[in-house]
Parts: sequence; C-alpha cells; structure tokens
Amino acid sequence: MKKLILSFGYAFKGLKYAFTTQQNFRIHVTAAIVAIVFGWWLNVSADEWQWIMLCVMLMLVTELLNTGIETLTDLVSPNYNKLAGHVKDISAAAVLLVAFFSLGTGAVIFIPKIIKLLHAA
Ligand SMILES: Nc1ncnc2c1ncn2[C@@H]1O[C@H](COP(=O)(O)OP(=O)(O)OP(=O)(O)O)[C@@H](O)[C@H]1O
Repeated sequence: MKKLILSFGYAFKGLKYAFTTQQNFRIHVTAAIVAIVFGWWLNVSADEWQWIMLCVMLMLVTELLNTGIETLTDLVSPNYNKLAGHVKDISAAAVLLVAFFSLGTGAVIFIPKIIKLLHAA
C-alpha cells in the first residue's frame, strides 16, 4: 500500500515538473480549461463530452511523453547528434498530430453551436 501511495507521489511530481518547466504543457492545460468552459457554456451532449475529454487527455499525455523523451534525449545526448535531433522531431510530430486532431474535433463540435447561437441572437 505504501509503495502504491509513493508511486502516486512520483507521478504527481512528474506532473508538477512538466507544469513548472514546460510552457507548452501550460498552454495545453489552458486550452483544456477553455474547451471545458466552452463545452459547459454551449451545453454539449454526453457523446461530445467524451470526444472533448479524449482530445484533452491525448493532448496532455502526448505532451508529457514528449517532455520525457526530450529530457531523456538531453541526458544521453547533450551535444549535437543527428539521431537525437530525429528523436526530438518525431516526438514533437506526435504532439502536432494530436493537436490537429483536437482542433478538428473542436471545430466539428463547437463551430455549428456557435453559428446557431449567432443566428439566434
Ligand atoms: N542534441 C541534439 N542534437 C541534434 N538536434 C537537436 C538536439 N537537441 C535539439 N535538437 C533539434 O532542435 C529542436 C528543438 O529542440 P529542443 O530541445 O529545444 O526542443 P523543443 O521542442 O524546443 O523543447 P522545449 O519544449 O523544451 O522548448 C529538436 O526538435 C531537434 O530538431
């Protein structure tokens, strides 16, 4: 039990490290809060909430993995190395793909609701 509590502590330490050192992670957390506020304001359905939460979690998880990979790359290859560059670029590409997916999902869910709201005004 003590081991389990300790592992939770380490995980929260990782979250704190990412939040305090990574500007991109803070941007993703802000975007997640904005999406949740918009979802609440525009009264999205349960299905739409699931898509929004999937995007939020995918964004945060890939950013955390990207931070871990970048940190490990800096540890094993502090000097310029072509392969180290590829590792970082590929890791950043994963975040980019999730960002495109999240933007697309957000557009599909929110744009029609905003247009409807503007027409009703
Ligand atoms: N050791 C290295 N060897 C070769 N290229 C590197 C190396 N470190 C970084 N690069 C190149 O520079 C780019 C930016 O690296 P950097 O570590 O600044 O990542 P970043 O995405 O800006 O991270 P951060 O979120 O910390 O700002 C990498 O994607 C890679 O192309």
